[in-house]
This record gives sequence, structure tokens and C-alpha cells, in this order.
Amino acid sequence: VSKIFSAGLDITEMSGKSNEHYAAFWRAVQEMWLKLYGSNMVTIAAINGSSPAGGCLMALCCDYRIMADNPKFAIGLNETQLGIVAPFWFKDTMINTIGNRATELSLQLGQMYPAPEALKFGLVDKLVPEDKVQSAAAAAMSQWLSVPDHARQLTKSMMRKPAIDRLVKQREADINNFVSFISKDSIQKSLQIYMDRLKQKK
Ligand SMILES: CCC/C=C/C(=O)SCCNC(=O)CCNC(=O)[C@H](O)C(C)(C)COP(=O)([O-])OP(=O)([O-])OC[C@H]1O[C@@H](n2cnc3c(N)ncnc32)[C@H](O)[C@@H]1OP(=O)([O-])[O-]
Repeated sequence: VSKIFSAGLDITEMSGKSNEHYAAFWRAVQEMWLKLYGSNMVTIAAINGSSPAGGCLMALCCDYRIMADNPKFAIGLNETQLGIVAPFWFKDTMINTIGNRATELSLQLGQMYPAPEALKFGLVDKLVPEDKVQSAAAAAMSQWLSVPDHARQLTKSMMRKPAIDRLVKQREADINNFVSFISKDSIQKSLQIYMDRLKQKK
């Protein structure tokens, strides 16, 4: 979709559904993170549009982020703006990228950063003109692949394993927590209001 890298998790999957549905959905989101954050391959995000919440998480899972230099595109974990809470492993992924204080600011405010600010915060590593995002990502990939792979993989795993182990240990509890949170009437209402606002914006 033009102008969107990823709109994040599908909000319609989190509203008006059964607890079984929410549990299966959340397990799939966990799986995506475990696979992408834990991948031993080199992953470069070519961010060619806005990237809220789950979209930001996907970008943060990568080893390096290149974003289109367009202030209309914004990236961030904006969960609080929807009345929901980014789980601890979203938080850990952001801390591992931009540090504790910047993460606390970002998460509490549900801040979306336009591309130039995202670069300042270290949320992305490089800005390039919109038509150069793919080629810049390919160039970055070549650089990353020139490092001896075994050493790079072990280093990546050393950096990320503690966060991954934390979720693996608490997977079921995290699913239960998500289901009981998302199925609350007050949270369902917040999500509905947010979706209505998105539609009104058009
Ligand atoms: C604990 C849980 C953690 C949660 C993590 C998450 O990721 S939470 C998710 C956090 N995500 C957000 O907060 C993203 C909110 N979205 C946005 O900020 C903007 O849509 C945009 C910047 C992605 C694209 O702007 P744009 O002007 O190019 O496009 P547009 O605005 O006109 O939308 C087109 C259509 O798509 C619809 N739709 C959009 N997103 C979603 C979605 N996630 N889901 C479902 N539907 C969505 C929108 O309603 C509209 O539907 P319609 O009326 O055609 O039936």
C-alpha cells in the first residue's frame, strides 16, 4: 500500500471477537516477533511509509532501518493513543534500540515520530529520498553480509537472547494477560472510538 510501511496490527482482529480468537491472534503476533527478532539472518527494514505500533515493532526487529526522508511518514509505538498498552516485549525491543528514557517518553505519550525526528531518536538509522529506499537497503545488506556470518550471528544472538528468553518463559501468561485486557468493555470501547476517528479523518 502506498505511503504505509505497515499500519500495525489489524485492529479489527482485536475488537468484537471471542477470547479464543484473541488468544490465537496474540500467539501469532508473538510468533512473528520470535521469528523476526530471533532470526539469525541479516534483516534490513526499508521503511517506505508510516509505521505505527506493530509496524514499528517489525521495523525495530530488523538489524538496520532505512526510512524514506518524508516528514509525512511517521513511526512509533503509539499504543497508548489507542487506549492499549504495548506489552513488555515491544518495550524491550524499543529499549534495546533507543534506550530506556527515550522508550519511556515514547511509550507513555504514544509518540509517532516524523522521519527526521525518528532519525534523531535513533529509531531509524538512515533517511534517504523516497525513490532510493530499496537501493539503500540493498547496499546496507551487502555491507552487513560482508561480515563473517558465524561471528555476526553469535553476536546478534548474544544481544537479543535475554529479551527473547523472557517472552519464551512467559508466553502463556502473556497471552492470558492480553486476552483479559483486550476483552474488557472499556478497552473495546477505546478501540471502537479510535477506529471511528480513523474513518472520520477520511
Ligand atoms: C497490545 C496490542 C498492541 C497493538 C499493536 C498495534 O499494532 S495496534 C494498531 C496501531 N495502528 C494504528 O494506530 C494505525 C492507525 N492508522 C493510521 O494511522 C493510518 O490509517 C495510516 C497512517 C496507517 C494510513 O493512513 P491513510 O490515510 O493512508 O489511510 P486511512 O487512515 O484512510 O486508512 C485506510 C483504511 O484502513 C483502516 N485501518 C488503518 N489502520 C488500521 C489498522 N491498524 N487496523 C485495521 N484497520 C486499519 C482504516 O480504518 C481505513 O478503513 P476504511 O475506512 O477504508 O474501511
